[in-house]
Amino acid sequence: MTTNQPDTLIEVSGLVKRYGAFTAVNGVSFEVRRGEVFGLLGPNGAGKTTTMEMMEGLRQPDEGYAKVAGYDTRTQLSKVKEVIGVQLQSTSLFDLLTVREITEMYASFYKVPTLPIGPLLESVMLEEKLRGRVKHLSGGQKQRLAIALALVNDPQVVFLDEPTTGLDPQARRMLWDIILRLRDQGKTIVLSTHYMDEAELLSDRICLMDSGRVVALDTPRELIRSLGTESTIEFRIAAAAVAAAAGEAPPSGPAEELTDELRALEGVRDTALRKDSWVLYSDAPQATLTALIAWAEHRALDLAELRTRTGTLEDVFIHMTGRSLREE
Ligand SMILES: Nc1ncnc2c1ncn2[C@@H]1O[C@H](COP(=O)(O)OP(=O)(O)OP(=O)(O)O)[C@@H](O)[C@H]1O
Repeated sequence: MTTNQPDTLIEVSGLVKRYGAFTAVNGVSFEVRRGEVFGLLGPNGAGKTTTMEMMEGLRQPDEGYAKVAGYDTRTQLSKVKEVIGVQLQSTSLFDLLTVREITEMYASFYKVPTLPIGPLLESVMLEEKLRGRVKHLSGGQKQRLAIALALVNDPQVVFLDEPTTGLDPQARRMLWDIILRLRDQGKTIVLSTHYMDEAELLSDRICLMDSGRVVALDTPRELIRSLGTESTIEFRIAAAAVAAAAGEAPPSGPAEELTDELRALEGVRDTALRKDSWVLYSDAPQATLTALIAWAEHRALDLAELRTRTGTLEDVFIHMTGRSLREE
């Protein structure tokens, strides 16, 4: 492994976590480079939080290990704690304390020198709330305070677990700005999210997780490029029309039959069916569109909501797992 390489700050190797008969994390390995935003992206229950907690030393792995700055989280936890900052869920903040009091309390936990409180709170745009009680903060302000508390020991690595879940768009954007600024300052950030827009915007590299495993890991651009297609074409066909088009007794069901035909159209590299929406991944969208329209006419099918767009991380996830990132 490459822990000795200066640009590898975190090494995760063969992590496994079981809860009884259920395996929540099932052999996860990756490296996080110094100074990058490393995104863990996957649907709820993919194992992102459990993986992060093992990286933070908060949960013992059943197999494998995680090392942060060379320190093993199983055996050198006090060293690990000096170099990491962990954003706590805002529900666990002390409501009755003021912003200044809670920040001072967190700073008092550390033996290492901590950051001055004024500039720290300024960096998360909370300087005006210094004397305000935590319980009076909005959801976004609480999340920003949680980030400030994670930064109090000036850590090398900051862990952010779904930092924008439940926030309104403006509060999310403010948090994104803070995260990008931290990266500009040279912090290494491990971020879990189930929002693909957030992962794509913030992450230098993304680890796509599903069912406790890593399904892909690369830069957002390379992940999308790995689809091998520039564009997707989406449309719907009425279910009744699909059944009729497939005839009385289709050999393998109407959807399968149409899939074979759509896959044979010019430029199509792959197809997917999400609920009742068809997705064609195409190298040559213009040729595919022409062929698709001719095919629909020949089949006497109406294509509804026909549109084209460029590939997204959602497409990558569907391509790798056959399932959607979003909850149905
Ligand atoms: N203490 C526990 N006991 C039993 N099962 C658990 C425990 N903690 C987590 N799990 C299960 O392990 C799986 C992975 O959970 P985890 O929280 O790591 O996923 P996640 O990707 O972070 O999802 P979420 O976005 O919901 O937090 C889930 O199915 C969850 O129900």
